[in-house]
Amino acid sequence: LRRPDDRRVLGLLQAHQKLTPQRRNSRDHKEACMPPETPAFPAENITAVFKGRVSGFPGVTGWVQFDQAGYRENYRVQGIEAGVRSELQPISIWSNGQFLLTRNYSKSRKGFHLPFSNRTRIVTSILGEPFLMVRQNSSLDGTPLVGNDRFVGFCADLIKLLAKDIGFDYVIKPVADGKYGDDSVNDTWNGMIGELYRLEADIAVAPLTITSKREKVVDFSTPYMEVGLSIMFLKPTNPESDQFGFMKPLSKEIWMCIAFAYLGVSVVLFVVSRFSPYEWHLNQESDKADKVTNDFSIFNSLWFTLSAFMQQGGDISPRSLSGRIVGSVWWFFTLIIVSSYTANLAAFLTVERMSTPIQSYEDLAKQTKIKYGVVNAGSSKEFFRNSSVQEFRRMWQFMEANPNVFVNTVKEGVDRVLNSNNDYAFLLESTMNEYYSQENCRTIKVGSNLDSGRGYGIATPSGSDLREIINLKVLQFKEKGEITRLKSTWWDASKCQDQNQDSKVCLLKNRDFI
Ligand SMILES: N[C@@H](CCC(=O)O)C(=O)O
Repeated sequence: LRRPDDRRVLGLLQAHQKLTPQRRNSRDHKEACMPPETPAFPAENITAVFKGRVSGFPGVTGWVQFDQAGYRENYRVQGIEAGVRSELQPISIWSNGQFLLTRNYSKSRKGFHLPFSNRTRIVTSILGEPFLMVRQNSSLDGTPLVGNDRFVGFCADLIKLLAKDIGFDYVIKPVADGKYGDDSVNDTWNGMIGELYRLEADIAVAPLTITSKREKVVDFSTPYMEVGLSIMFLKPTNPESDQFGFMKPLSKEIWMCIAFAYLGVSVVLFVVSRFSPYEWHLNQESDKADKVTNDFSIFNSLWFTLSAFMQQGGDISPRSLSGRIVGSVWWFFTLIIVSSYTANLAAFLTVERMSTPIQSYEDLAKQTKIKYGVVNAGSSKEFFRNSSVQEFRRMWQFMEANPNVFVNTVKEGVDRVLNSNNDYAFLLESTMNEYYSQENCRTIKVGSNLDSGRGYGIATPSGSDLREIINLKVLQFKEKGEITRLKSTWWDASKCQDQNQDSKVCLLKNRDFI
């Protein structure tokens, strides 16, 4: 650690300039706000007290002292002397023994936020339907739109509500690099999280998933929307009607086996009847009287087995015990086959038969023919990267081995599914999956969600004066049903209804029956 070049410390110091002198100098305030775990610190120069997040040392607390020139002078984190700076979070900053400010902190958090400032806030967000979209001209009279009016969507409405309720001005600035935010490259945060971390934005209102890693560098409100990771795939189209449709209830192999069994049993019956003396009898017909005959010629044997298979019963039947044994085994066999065929046929006729080649993520994980991917720099990628579930690990290995499956934006992923030849599945959050399925009517959400408990939160830089109030407002909006109302204006489930009705996805599979 050479310099306090941690932008967050500088940012917090800048914010300190806006504090009132009384508050800044208040000794009482210092005592009241001192977090309980804060260790003793030298009361000279500028000192930042850190809540450490050091891998392998969770929750350590320590302090860093800087001299006037900004160089580190003294530094201690519970006996760990070096190499920990990057993961430390400032929790309070002191100057010459005076408390300056602190980030909101544990139990006494409510006492620690900065006084509310009425400057114009920079709201970062990400372009993507239906959360934030750009409109150049008014839909009413075609006049060119400027400023925040250019943005429409769920997030544009949500920030409008928040700003009106809390009382602050804002400008919406879509994130410069078009990313949600991760720190996979050089441990540097990009996307919206990066902008908040570098204090380039004051608040992120976007479909931003709350994750433990992000929570270490920014503050999140309680989730305003619950989501889960889901699979998007092309909707199966109506199968062409064909004249051999009646064969479909049983697979080709089964039909082949039946044909062979039919021929085999007929031959066996014929042979058995030849050998058994009981099958031979005196001919009844007058002109061939007293001639010993046998009804089970090869032709008659074939006829007998066929009529039994068709459930018709024939005009001849075996007399010998051996012939009857062969016959009854065949009857029992036909009973099973015909019952299965009838049941399957009924299912085929009542439900239009359409199914996707994959029904769940397990199906995806098992195969490699259908490729699948997630959006770059997002929480879904992080989810797979860190998962300890065997299937997800396998899926991650597959994706890592085929980097071309990753996409840069959700829209790009959706387009890839639409243009795929049933060979690409996109893993995205259920909110967006549902939205696009309703919009284009050509994709569907396959199976249930891969995880649960995910949520979108409104993020602010650590220690922001907006944190508490935004949290409170989000809770209020949820309680009052504002979020539900907003959601129903942007997600319109009725759009594809006509198509949905005649495309019920039947999860029955041929092999389930036989
Ligand atoms: N909501 C995600 C992005 C979308 C995704 O990863 O599927 C995030 O905050 O990173």
